[in-house]
Amino acid sequence: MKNLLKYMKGYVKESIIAPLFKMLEASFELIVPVVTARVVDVGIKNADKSYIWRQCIVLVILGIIGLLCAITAQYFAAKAAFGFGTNLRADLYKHINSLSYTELDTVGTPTLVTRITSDVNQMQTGVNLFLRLFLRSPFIVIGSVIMAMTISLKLSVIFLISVPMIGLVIFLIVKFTMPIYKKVQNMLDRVVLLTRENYEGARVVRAFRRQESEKEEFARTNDHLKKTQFKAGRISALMNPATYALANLAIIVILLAGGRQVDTGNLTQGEVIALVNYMNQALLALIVLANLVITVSRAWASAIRINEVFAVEPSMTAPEKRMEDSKKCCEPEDAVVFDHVTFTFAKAQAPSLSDIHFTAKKGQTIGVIGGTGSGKSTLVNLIPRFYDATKGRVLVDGVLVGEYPFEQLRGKTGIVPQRSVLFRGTIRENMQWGKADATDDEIWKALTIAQAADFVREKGNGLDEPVATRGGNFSGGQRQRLCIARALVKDPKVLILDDSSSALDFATDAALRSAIKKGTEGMTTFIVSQRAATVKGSDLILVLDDGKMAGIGTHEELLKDCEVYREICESQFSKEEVTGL
Ligand SMILES: Nc1ncnc2c1ncn2[C@@H]1O[C@H](COP(=O)(O)OP(=O)(O)OP(=O)(O)O)[C@@H](O)[C@H]1O
Repeated sequence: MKNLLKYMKGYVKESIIAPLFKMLEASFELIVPVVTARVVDVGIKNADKSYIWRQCIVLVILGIIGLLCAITAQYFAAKAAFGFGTNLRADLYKHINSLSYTELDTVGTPTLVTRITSDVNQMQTGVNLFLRLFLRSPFIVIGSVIMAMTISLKLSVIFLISVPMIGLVIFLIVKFTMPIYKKVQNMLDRVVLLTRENYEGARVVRAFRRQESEKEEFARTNDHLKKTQFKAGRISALMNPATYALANLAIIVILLAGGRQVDTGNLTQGEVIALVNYMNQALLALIVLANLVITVSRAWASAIRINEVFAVEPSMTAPEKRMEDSKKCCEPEDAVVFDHVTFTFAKAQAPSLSDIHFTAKKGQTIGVIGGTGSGKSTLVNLIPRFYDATKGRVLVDGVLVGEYPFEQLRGKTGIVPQRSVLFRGTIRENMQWGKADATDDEIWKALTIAQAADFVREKGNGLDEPVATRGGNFSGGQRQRLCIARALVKDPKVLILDDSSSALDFATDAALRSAIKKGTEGMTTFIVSQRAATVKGSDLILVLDDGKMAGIGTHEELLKDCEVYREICESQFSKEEVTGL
């Protein structure tokens, strides 16, 4: 298990000062009943007003010093806990970012979100409370018993019996509630998953009039969460009545036995009051200790969940050092080579790609066509190394993709994914994702090639036009074109358009392809599409069928030799069009 304590590094001083000051505060608290006893036994008994005033001032001073100690402890504990939380969150974020798609697919994004937010917060709260209370509470409990012993050894027996009994009740309650709290944390994962799916797919949910059923499903899950929390709450709710009943019983015994001792002159009235106060202090400290145990146990459960994420090793590593051009092993004209590549998703029964073999030359346009689920996206995802081939080799610019540092490889490749993703900000900010120092001229050039310049101009603010979250203020086709422009801004050697013109009309799609061909000299372009019209002008067309290469060649060659391709064309064009194409 990864040692999460290392995230306390840099906060050692705070982690020592906080509990020490809490101990100081506790020490002052333990003196209070003794002073109160003196007020009763000396001040009130002798009707000595000035003595009472002096003792009251002592009580106020004790209170102020205690308060200052508590504030100091609180400050340092919070500083250490927040520092710990920040370090842990940053490292977890970095680790999650180092994971490949394979691990992300397996672990699942919603649970990662809960772990980096709720679980880290839980741990932060645990550390905060632990630093403040792990010494203070036991110190007060033991201190109260010892102080009771110094007052009356006989009556301290009541403490020695009742305090462990209260402790036992608290222990049992914690024991039964802890597993339920662990369940609650897992249920929170499910609530996050549902919320996320619903909000991300809000339009689809509404379009399919699924609001009611989605609401019901959410309400069911939420209700389940509530019931589980109630269950834990009901058991926890026993804590105060049960412990207070025991403590009050002990106080009654103290008063009865103490009263007799006062009668016989073995105890003073003030000392009996002090004993009652110590019993209350011990009870409160035990309850606080129980809360500490609950919080720390929950933090522990969160630590286990966080460690599970840290335990997921990235299956892909990449060298740090940039790959020199001299190391290239293929023909200088080879832009992308797939050398008998097979790929199987983690936990999948069958490969999604089998024995894919082709070479894309520099400057060529490669069309990738095939039915839905035939492996088109999977194929192009291997080029920027989102996944690693299970068998065979993928080379970009003459070098195995695994030999590039990720940054260098992804600098060479520009991918426009099937789902257009834009980020909140301005158009310029979105365009500069690919190249941080891209000038306005470079951005406009990319927008022009992507057939996006006109509508950006029409928006009024030009490149400063705001982009809403996920690009919600643009149409589907506009979003696609902005995403294409963003990929073009970084001037990649290999441009991958993964079905990214599906929302465009045929004329815009054709204009886009022609502009890319003219405006990106030397760039190798992969065009993934289910439309034959989109890929037919490509220099080379790969036809995929159920993960296998059903054909490769130009449109004319494939029409002649590849049945799958011919079927696709026939299903999309009229017979005359196919023969005349
Ligand atoms: N993350 C994943 N885990 C497991 N299997 C997957 C994953 N992504 C895709 N697949 C499977 O791999 C196969 C190829 O999927 P891929 O997305 O490459 O198809 P595609 O040709 O791009 O389809 P479409 O045109 O519908 O986008 C499919 O059978 C799909 O179910």
